[in-house]
Amino acid sequence: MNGELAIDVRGMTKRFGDRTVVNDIALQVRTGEIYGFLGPNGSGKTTFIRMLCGLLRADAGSGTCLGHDVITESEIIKRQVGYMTQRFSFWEDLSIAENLDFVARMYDVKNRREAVQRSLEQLGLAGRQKQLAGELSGGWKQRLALAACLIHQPKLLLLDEPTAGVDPKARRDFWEQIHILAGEGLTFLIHHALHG
Ligand SMILES: Nc1ncnc2c1ncn2[C@@H]1O[C@H](COP(=O)(O)OP(=O)(O)OP(=O)(O)O)[C@@H](O)[C@H]1O
Repeated sequence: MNGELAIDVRGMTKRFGDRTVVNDIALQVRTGEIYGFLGPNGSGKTTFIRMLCGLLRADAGSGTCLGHDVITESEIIKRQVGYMTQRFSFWEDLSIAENLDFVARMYDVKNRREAVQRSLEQLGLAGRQKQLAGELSGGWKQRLALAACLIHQPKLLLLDEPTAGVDPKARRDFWEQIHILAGEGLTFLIHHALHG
């Protein structure tokens, strides 16, 4: 969006025992970019992303993620990352707003009421906030999952095969939403395995 680099790393390498799983990888991703990681199962995508986000220590490599050193400032980076898994789950008998409030508590968000409201509005959920999560269609559940990832105002979002098993209309709506958020300055890393 503004040309700044959200990710700027080089030489990233990770070994498990005598096996090199990530070998000398460089990556630059601009702020507001939606970047897709494609590769066969086991090719090292998760390992590389975990090193970027401060969840795993690299054996070699250097650079920055969100302006912070990936080796020495991993704690700061971690707090600015959000993660949406394929298998998100909610309290089905709690409302959308109650579920978001629960997530805000987990993240120890300071002004929870404001944070919940912001996430609801960001994802177009404000009109449905009292609806029970268990009554939502797949597409709306996914929206709620995205709202939950945004509650602590991350700058980088990791999405793991976000539209696997989602119907075409919900998939289109989802990507539209992702593009809107990217336009607001959020950076996305999309993790996608190439099956078969
Ligand atoms: N903590 C670990 N200890 C040992 N080996 C590991 C560890 N984490 C991952 N691996 C191995 O490293 C390789 C790369 O795994 P990784 O999960 O990064 O691949 P991936 O491309 O994300 O796969 P997928 O598409 O299935 O998610 C795999 O062979 C995996 O078994």
